[in-house]
Amino acid sequence: MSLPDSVIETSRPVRIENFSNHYRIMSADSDFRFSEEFEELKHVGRDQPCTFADLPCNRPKNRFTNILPYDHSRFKLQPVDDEEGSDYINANYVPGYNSPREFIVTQGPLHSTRDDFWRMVWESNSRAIIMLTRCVEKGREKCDHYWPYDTMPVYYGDISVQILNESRYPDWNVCEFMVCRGEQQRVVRHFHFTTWPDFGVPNPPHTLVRFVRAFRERVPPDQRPIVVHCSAGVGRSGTFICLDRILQQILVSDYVDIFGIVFAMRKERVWMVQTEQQYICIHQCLLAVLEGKDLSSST
Ligand SMILES: CCc1ccc(NS(=O)(=O)O)cc1
Repeated sequence: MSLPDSVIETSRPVRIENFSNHYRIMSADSDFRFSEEFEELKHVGRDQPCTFADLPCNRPKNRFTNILPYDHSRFKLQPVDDEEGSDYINANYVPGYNSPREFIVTQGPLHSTRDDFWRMVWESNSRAIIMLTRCVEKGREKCDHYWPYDTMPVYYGDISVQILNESRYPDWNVCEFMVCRGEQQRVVRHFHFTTWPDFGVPNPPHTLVRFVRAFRERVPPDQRPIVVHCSAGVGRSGTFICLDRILQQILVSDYVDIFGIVFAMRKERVWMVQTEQQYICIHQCLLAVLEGKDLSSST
């Protein structure tokens, strides 16, 4: 039987100066205490309704039938005339270090929802997209290729996207898009991590630290919301956001609360940080940073 969120604790802060010892205790006996702690998060948020996601007109817009956005935190597109479901996209606002709605977390667009995805980017005034999956992994489609293959502009609904430039690195690519709607035009940056296996962790884990730093070198804390997606928009997306938060928090605080961050994210979107391995990876990334490994992005 799951306890209501009000009964279980919602945070477990750890003093940064004790973090190395904390990791040693949690990982002992084959990660026994990490397993216990991650299990405490299992039911967080799960009592919240997803009625709009479940409407017959919206069901085809969900990549996975069991990954649905909670009504209370879902991103609403501007409705189109009286078209039922035209405000729906599988996406939720998720808190970050800088704002309670710093991120919009979404599934990898389907071919049939990629126009909605660009509408969300435009209508939210987002200037950065974080992509944490490849389009195809092990022969399975994980995400539509929702941006142009070359420098010719492509229309997605009434929004045009054109690649301005692209920088390629061993584990990620950074693109700048010119995005236009009517007479307005904006530059949107696309940060694509290309070596993170689904349900797994980056290898080595601290590659993710370098990616977060490469992102933050180009996107300041006041530029929000930031669109983040993987394939389902829960495991890898939640892991990325949690690491982004703690890398900012440790600059100004004596404590870090990974449990509390994941708890708060799961109140807004299901399964954020999906696997125990991802939960442990966040701790390993922080350990690497605190041990002073040179983790600059160098990009
Ligand atoms: C079962 C649905 C599902 C598929 C893929 C993922 N992984 S991901 O959220 O990291 O893309 C999570 C859940």
